[in-house]
Amino acid sequence: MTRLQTTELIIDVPGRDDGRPLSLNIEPGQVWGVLGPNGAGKTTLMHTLAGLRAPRSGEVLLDGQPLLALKRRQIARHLGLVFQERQDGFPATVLETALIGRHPFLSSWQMESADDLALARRALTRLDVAHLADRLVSTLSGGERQRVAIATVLTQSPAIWLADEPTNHLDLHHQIAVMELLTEEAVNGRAVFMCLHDLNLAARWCNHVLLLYPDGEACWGPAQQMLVPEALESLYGQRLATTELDGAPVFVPVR
Ligand SMILES: Nc1ncnc2c1ncn2[C@@H]1O[C@H](COP(=O)(O)OP(=O)(O)OP(=O)(O)O)[C@@H](O)[C@H]1O
Repeated sequence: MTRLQTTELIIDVPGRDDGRPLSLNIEPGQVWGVLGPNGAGKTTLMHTLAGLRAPRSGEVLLDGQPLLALKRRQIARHLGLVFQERQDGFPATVLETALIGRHPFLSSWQMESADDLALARRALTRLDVAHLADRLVSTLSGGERQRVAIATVLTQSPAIWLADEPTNHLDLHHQIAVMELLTEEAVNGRAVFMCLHDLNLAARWCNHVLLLYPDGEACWGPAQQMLVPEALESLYGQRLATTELDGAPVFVPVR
């Protein structure tokens, strides 16, 4: 079982004081929602957890080993990242893009196997983009491109999902489908750590929450303890009305 931990982690947000050090344990079966206003440092945290950006201080540990001491390929065998923004550097089809998820498991110049191809096709079907397999990704709509990005990480099949606003660009049906998929991954023993701007998606699907404030202050814990109106109102500087539906809180902004 793969775990991601941070010990006294300070992410490096330019020009910001250190704030509260993050000591997180991201465990199999957990679905984390990271909430905070624009500029609070959510993407910076995701990139730091993925080892793409050095922390200001503290450490990220993958199964007890410092992330920065591991090779990219080793990291990519355990940890997948759905980026908030992506540039398609060279022309590739949807299927070729999904197959990139298998690269951490292939040696240089090794071709993808029939099993790899089956995994990619299954992931495209799961994300409802199988019919686009032969299309160039540069021709896709924003939501289709987002679903291909998630299908690529599903093809990678990581023990730890880092997802930066995975529901970006998605219509309501596909937002729910992606939240269901990520929950299913957690039920199957994976860990999910995602940034969200939608409080109600977090309230319904996340069992752990990290609140990140623009000054570096932070608090985290079980979702029921974190998703309380006073904390969220101060996080966003926005008054909220709260009700409950099917056992989960529902938050509505008040004008
Ligand atoms: N290379 C950089 N140089 C200067 N400032 C940067 C750089 N990268 C990020 N920042 C700043 O760091 C802060 C945190 O950015 P980050 O993208 O992590 O925020 P976020 O919480 O993901 O925001 P959003 O909700 O808008 O996606 C922002 O104020 C951003 O402008």
